[in-house]
Amino acid sequence: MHQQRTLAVPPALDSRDISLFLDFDGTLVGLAERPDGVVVDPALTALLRRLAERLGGRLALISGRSIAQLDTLIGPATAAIVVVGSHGAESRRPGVPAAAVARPVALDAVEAAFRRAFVGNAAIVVEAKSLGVALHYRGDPAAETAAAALAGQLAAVHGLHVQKGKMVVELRVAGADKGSAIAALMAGPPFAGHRPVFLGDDVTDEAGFARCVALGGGGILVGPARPTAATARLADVAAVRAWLAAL
Ligand SMILES: O=P(O)(O)OC[C@H]1O[C@H](O[C@H]2O[C@H](CO)[C@@H](O)[C@H](O)[C@H]2O)[C@H](O)[C@@H](O)[C@@H]1O
Repeated sequence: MHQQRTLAVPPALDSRDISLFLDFDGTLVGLAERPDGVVVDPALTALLRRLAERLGGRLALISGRSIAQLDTLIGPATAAIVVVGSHGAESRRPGVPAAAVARPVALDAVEAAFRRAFVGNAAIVVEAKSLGVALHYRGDPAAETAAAALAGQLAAVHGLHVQKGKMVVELRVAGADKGSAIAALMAGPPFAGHRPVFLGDDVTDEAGFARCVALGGGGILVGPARPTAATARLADVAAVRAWLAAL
């Protein structure tokens, strides 16, 4: 269990010293009412391109989204960046196609069960992804208990992992998380030999913070203070953008 500590704003870091790992929703872009409501502005794509160059390729997006979703939302800028999707279960390096990961057929049954359970409730969003299905209740917070119970039942039946997040519960393939994805990248070039730093806002990011700390680096929590394995904190997406621009 993490403790709640007072975390300072991180100092400006020297880009030559670090390998940088960035969460997407809530870190690089603000949260929207619905998953497809997120907007990536040209300033962000320009920032990502600059960072990839300045860091000599030691930049990775580490997201709960699928790689396909990130490509659609961010556009061609993802081609120059390592992209890890599906909470660590899929990964792609620049110029190399992502290794194929089998999509459990059970995810189709999960998607159907989610839709059936909330049919007629337009405030609930079912998001089908490459290696998971998310049930979003941001539009109807009262549905949280029912959503969590259903996800728990389906996870037990199908052997899937329950991933909680901000106003969302998701069933996804087990066996990887953001921490294991960062560790795998840190084991080889160009990331190895530099301090890993991970920025993220959600509970799925805690595994990434913990792994970066274990590897001699740090985690930067984005948003309000809470119990966390992170070692520093930035208030919001605007503060993240300013901190990244100063690297
Ligand atoms: O790891 P991340 O890159 O932060 O992705 C985590 C989840 O982000 C998305 O959901 C969240 O953002 C939505 C859009 O702002 C918001 O409506 C929702 O309430 C948030 O939970 C995405 O839709 C999920 O698939 C990701 O797992």
